[in-house]
Amino acid sequence: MDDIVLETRGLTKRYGGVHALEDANFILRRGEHVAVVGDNGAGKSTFVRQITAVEQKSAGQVFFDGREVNFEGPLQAREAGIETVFQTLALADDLDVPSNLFLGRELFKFRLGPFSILDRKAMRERTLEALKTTAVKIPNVDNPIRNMSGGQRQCVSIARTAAFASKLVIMDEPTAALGVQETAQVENIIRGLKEREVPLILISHNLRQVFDLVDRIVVFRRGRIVASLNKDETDGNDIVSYITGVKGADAAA
Ligand SMILES: Nc1ncnc2c1ncn2[C@@H]1O[C@H](COP(=O)(O)OP(=O)(O)OP(=O)(O)O)[C@@H](O)[C@H]1O
Repeated sequence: MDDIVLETRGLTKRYGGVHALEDANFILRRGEHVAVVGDNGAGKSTFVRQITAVEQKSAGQVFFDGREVNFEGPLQAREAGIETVFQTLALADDLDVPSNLFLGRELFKFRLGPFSILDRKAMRERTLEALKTTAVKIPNVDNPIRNMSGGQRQCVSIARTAAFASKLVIMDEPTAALGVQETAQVENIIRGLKEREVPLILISHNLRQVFDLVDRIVVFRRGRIVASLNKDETDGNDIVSYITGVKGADAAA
């Protein structure tokens, strides 16, 4: 039990009559990188949203860092040490990169009741450090996020996640909208997390990426976990069979 970072027991989410997630039993161990795969609508994002309390689960239990948790919302999950990158980017358009990195956890020079002075210099320095360790290249961090490409925005979002990662990182399709170079950057950030032994749940449709990056692959089909396989004991055809429910399905199909 000691090396378990996250466990879900019987995690279930229903939207009216839609059984989006049924009885998910899942374990993530320290330092482990796990991919969550499955067809569109299989329940992957729903699973993550229940863990991070973006929504409230219909049934089941979540254990994190050695205790049962019932987060009231995503902020509580983040405070507990779960950092998440979602498909829809949560960045403030009018702010520059440091302000976005430190959004909600600003550094202050001085703070007394309603009076406070932000420590912009320290935030800028820490941002440059974070971007350096995560190998993300942003031409000018002082520009508002609004002027950046989708890929650069995604990299800022991921750098933020990686820079503050403490206990668990969750990425939902982090490279879905990225070009080749930006995808490679994000994959390097993920490798960096592995070296630092930060556990990861990676939702991805890209099986090449999954086999490159993770230790274990968990397959969802129609709201249920149908397989949990060590990467070295499976292959693309096997995973596609679990995803589709068709035995002998071809990975190239
Ligand atoms: N807010 C909601 N209200 C009603 N149904 C929903 C809601 N969110 C998700 N669903 C349904 O729950 C099921 C699982 O959706 P979910 O988004 O978790 O799938 P997914 O595996 O993440 O898919 P994708 O790969 O397309 O992102 C789908 O049938 C979806 O239509």
